[in-house]
Amino acid sequence: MDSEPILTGLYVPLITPFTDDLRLDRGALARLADDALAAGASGLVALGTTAEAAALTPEEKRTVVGVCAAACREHGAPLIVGVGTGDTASAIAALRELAGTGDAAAALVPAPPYIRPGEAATLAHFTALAEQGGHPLVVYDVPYRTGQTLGADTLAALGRLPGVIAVKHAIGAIDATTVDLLGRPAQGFAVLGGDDVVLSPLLAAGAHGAIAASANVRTSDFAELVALWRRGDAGPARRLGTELARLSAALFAEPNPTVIKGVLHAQGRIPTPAVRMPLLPASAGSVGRAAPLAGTPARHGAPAPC
Ligand SMILES: O=C(O)C1=N[C@H](C(=O)O)C[C@H](O)C1
Repeated sequence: MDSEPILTGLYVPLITPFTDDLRLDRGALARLADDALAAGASGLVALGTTAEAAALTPEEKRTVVGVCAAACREHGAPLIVGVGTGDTASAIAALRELAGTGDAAAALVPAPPYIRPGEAATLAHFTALAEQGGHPLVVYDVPYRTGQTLGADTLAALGRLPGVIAVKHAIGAIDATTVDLLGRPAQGFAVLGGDDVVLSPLLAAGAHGAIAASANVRTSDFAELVALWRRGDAGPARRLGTELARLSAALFAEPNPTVIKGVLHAQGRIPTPAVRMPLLPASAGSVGRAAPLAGTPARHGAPAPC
């Protein structure tokens, strides 16, 4: 009998809110974490690309994980933590450190960015992480960020590794690899959509859930989209999916998470739209086009200052 994957549903990779002088705003982060889980997210992702993890200090990263872990404990929800390093030994060390905290249900790990080690070496890398990291893994397959493409056979082999519980599928499209991946699911292994604009068709094709930055806004609608496709309610799922794809396209009009932060700020949910360099804040035009599609946040009722 097939075992149900551990990670299903919607996981929200939270943005990292900053103050006017670009310090981490812990209180705003705690509110976002609570809001997302209260709105129906299955769990959270800390330190994703959406969190500007590369621009956070080690101490800030620990704070972000601590805040998200506290919210997840409160709601009985799983936390996934991004672990991105360029080499295998550092990744194993980071995974062991994370395992020691007991904070996360899984670590989200991309292929070593920029190195392009090849598919066999990438499989060897994840095999070493699974065997020596002491922590459940979600493989983050995002070739347009890492430079490393993974074919269907490599993905299937990754899915069979003990300790690899999911892949975040973010290859920029739905293609033959996607069809193959979803056509031969390993037991207990989840395929989570990671390209927001094509999330709905990926769920229609059988994905188990999503890690979607767009769900920082309209979280309950994204959770509903996943639920509709999971129970095969195709008509309403298609309509909602089309609407949310327009939102995602607007939110990704400029580098993630700049527009999302602009919208959250316009909604009064974070104190500033500030991002850290090398990102620059999104233009008023992009924020202005995305904001109406993002609606009004349930918790705050109407846009208001934080
Ligand atoms: O941080 C994440 O996790 C995500 N990042 C992607 C990106 O920035 O490219 C988008 C995806 O929705 C989730």
